[in-house]
Amino acid sequence: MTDGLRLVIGSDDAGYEYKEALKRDLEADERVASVVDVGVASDEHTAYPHVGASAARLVAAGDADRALLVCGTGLGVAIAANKVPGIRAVTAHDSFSVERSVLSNDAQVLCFGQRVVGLELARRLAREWLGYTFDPGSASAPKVAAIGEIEAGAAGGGPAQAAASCG
Ligand SMILES: O=C[C@H](O)[C@H](O)COP(=O)(O)O
Repeated sequence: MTDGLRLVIGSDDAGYEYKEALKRDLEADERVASVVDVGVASDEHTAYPHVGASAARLVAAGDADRALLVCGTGLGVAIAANKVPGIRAVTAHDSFSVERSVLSNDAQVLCFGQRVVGLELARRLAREWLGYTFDPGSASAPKVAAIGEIEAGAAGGGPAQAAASCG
């Protein structure tokens, strides 16, 4: 990533305060090229599945590199984002999991729960998250590819053939 990360940020109303704080941090970070806010606005009450899917679609379409999502728990937005083909979304509230979400899982979407994690920890985790880049030559790459094969198999209605290639 030479030109900076193109990010999407979003939340439901239960994650709005953290979304706004994290957006300010991301916009001020020199590693970030752009931040697209898919909502909610302060007077908006869009439910988490719609926000999660909207953000994930931008990533899946190649219009953004990653998304950072917030809801009450970080669970609902992750579940919704993961329904978008090609998206690997995780909820993580600790440093090691955030690291591995990128380095092991090549997850493009990180989700926080405003009712779960303190704001300062969430801000720190977001800063750390920006510093990780998945290595497509790593031993983790075939496992991530297997996730895609499972998804493709499910979409085709047939059995996935991923197990044999997943060490
Ligand atoms: O996962 C869902 C989120 O935590 C959401 O913000 C709250 O959902 P609820 O109102 O259905 O509990």
